[in-house]
Amino acid sequence: MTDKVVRIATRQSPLALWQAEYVKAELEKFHPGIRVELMGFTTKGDVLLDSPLSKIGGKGLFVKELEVAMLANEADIAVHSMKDVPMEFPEGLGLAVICPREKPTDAFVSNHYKTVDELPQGAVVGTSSLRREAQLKAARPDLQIKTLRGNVNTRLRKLDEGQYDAIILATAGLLRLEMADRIASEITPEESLPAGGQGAVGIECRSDDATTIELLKPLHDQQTAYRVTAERAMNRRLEGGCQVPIACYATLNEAGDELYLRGLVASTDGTQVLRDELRNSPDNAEAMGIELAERLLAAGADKILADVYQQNG
Ligand SMILES: NCc1[nH]cc(CCC(=O)O)c1CC(=O)O
Repeated sequence: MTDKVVRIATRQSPLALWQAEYVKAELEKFHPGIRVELMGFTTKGDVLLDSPLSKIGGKGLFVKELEVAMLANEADIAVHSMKDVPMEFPEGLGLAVICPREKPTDAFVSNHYKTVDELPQGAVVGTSSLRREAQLKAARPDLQIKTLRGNVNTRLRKLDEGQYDAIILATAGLLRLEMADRIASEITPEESLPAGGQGAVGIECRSDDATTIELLKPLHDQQTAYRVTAERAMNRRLEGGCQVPIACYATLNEAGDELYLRGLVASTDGTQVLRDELRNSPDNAEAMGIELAERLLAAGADKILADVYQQNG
């Protein structure tokens, strides 16, 4: 039993609320009697819904307001999709735990077609992720990629209105919102390598809040942490987030003693795609991410990314 109140700062999109409610339920499960409150915030990323993410740029578009609240002691924790969390945390805040990962893949969503291969010549596909765009264009240069923003429900509505032949969304988001029936097919990591951290939920809190950190401990999943650590280390070394055509994905073997990390850097038009991979002990997760990034940079990723950053101002 504990009389501690944990205040969760959360965005108010259905997916953000699902994640906050999930953490609330887990905390209540592990600590009977605990009080957990949700506090809703609106972030810059929620307001600027019509601009392509790559243009409004700025890392941490979805997390800054939540961090301000925690630093002001108006909230205790923030629950994030690890894909959207910047590599560096503000002074005084840090990632306390990483929860078990949902499926990390991208999902192909369409009312008429089952797979990317089935799409007719010149079909219109909705996504605002340069990572997804680059990999789609590499496989199918004929496809037209059209911007798609908004929360999951908005994106599905735009598909249903006929603005797109298909859209690409994270499988994890659809599963969490109980919309598995909208997934026409899951795109394999070979076809579209996921974004670092995709499908994983992390919890941020004040670094000196020992009470909260202790309460969060049972929510941690070390296997997910190894995988996401390697992925984020690669992203950090490449200075990329969700808004550049960088993909990385790590898996652990069954014995849990070998981490397999794959990375990709592409030009947005998909004409250049660099891939590399590494296998090593999960204890070296961080070093693996850095090494893979350096190998990609040496193979020409530095030039590709410089061009992308220039295009996006
Ligand atoms: N960029 C927005 C975002 N951040 C996390 C998810 C999905 C859930 C997750 O990856 O945990 C999504 C939506 C999407 O990419 O379709």
